[in-house]
Amino acid sequence: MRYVSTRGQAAPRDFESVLLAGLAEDGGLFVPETWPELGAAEWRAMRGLPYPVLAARILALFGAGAMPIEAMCRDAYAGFGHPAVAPLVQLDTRVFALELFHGPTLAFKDMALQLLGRMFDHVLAKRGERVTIVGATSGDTGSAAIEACRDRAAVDIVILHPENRTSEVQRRQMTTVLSPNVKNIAVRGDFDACQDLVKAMFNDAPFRAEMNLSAVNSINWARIAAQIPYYAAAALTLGAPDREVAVAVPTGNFGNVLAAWAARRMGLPIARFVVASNRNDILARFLAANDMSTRPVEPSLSPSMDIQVSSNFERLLFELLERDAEATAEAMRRFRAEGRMPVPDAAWRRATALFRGFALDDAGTIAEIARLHREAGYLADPHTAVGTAAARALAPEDAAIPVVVAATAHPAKFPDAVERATGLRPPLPARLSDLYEREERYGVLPNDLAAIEAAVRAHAHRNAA
Ligand SMILES: Cc1ncc(COP(=O)(O)O)c(C=O)c1O
Ligand SMILES: N[C@@H](CCOP(=O)(O)O)C(=O)O
Repeated sequence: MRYVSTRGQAAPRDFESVLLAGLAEDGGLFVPETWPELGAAEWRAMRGLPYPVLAARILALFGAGAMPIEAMCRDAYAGFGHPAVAPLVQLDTRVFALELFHGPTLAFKDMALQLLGRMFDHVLAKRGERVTIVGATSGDTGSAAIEACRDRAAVDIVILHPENRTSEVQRRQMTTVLSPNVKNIAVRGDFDACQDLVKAMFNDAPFRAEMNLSAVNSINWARIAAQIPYYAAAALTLGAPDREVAVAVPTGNFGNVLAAWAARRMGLPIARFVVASNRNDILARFLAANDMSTRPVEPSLSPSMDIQVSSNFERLLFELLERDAEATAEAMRRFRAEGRMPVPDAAWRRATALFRGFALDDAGTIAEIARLHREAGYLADPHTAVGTAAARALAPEDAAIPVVVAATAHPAKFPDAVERATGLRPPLPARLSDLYEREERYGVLPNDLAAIEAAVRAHAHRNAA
């Protein structure tokens, strides 16, 4: 399996090189040169497999089979707090929560990052290399990446988070990890600024080479690949490939919903993708009226989705433009320059044939958390609640099609919102019960590339010494 860049100017790579490269050298994102597809009989044969085995089989189709992938998957998911790893919980007659938050940091990011940490170790040891990982987080990727990479011999990791724009639990989960290879920086800006800084570091070729940069955000294809298996597991459990399903995904950087789309591309009958946003509704506006134009990022009760520039949309755009890399690069160039992406009508119609957009404000989010608790006895975090509200609003007309909602975070990560809605304050698991007493360590820097690069360099040099 080889990977090509959405902007067409980077040399094709294999899975392991893509894992280490993160972003392509032309600024594009790596995608499979061809999509692996399975027939109905092959999917049926995967029903009932333990999650790590299913994950390994799917990842092998994307080129991860050169690693001991099944052993890595077994190891990565062994510490999850639920024997099914990603259990399906029925909320009403047709809506199911796919709980992706049973990993160590209580959000769906663990599903991929617990595996990526092990992949980095394996590939770096084989090559005798060391990398500096730079990542941007609106709250959850940061802690999951830190947990996956802390104390790993060949990895230094620097995570940028937007100052004062994560929940306190999210911030503490990152900043209380005092391992020498971990550095946290609060950036005076929003998540889009953090993500821009990360991409700017990758696009600074001398710096990228000097630091041997690598990525843990979903710009890294390996992240997306490792998120496909849970959609396959859910669809198979609900009757695929002999029954259609739909998915509703709380969306920010578009990685999670893109992974669901990839599962369809591999042959699973996913009839509809509901893209659920908070008041940062650029994707909903795009899907409703082909209006992909940025507005200032506004803080919300679902801070991990406070994003306007959804990195992975570029991967979908590449497909919507029938893999025209030049057109993709030009659309991305104009989006960056003008804050508005010109998407040809035919491409937009291809998107709307499968995707529906939905946006919910904070009052609606609180009402949905309360409703879920009242009607289903279910405690949902604010991101998941945006997803369940979207599922109810935009489920396919055919009531026989079940809707899988990605339950992306544990309610205890957002106790204030959950308490406001239900009167209940979900406790953190025992292993995190002293989180508020632990020492925090992080720097605060302006939204300035030179300052961030200097901090990354100092961190990497200190650890290499
Ligand atoms: C809890 C939670 N829900 C939803 C999202 C949005 O997911 P994605 O960025 O893959 O669209 C995020 C952040 O990525 C998140 O942390
Ligand atoms: N919501 C994310 C933002 C980064 O998304 P990623 O999937 O590209 O890592 C977060 O919690 O950090």
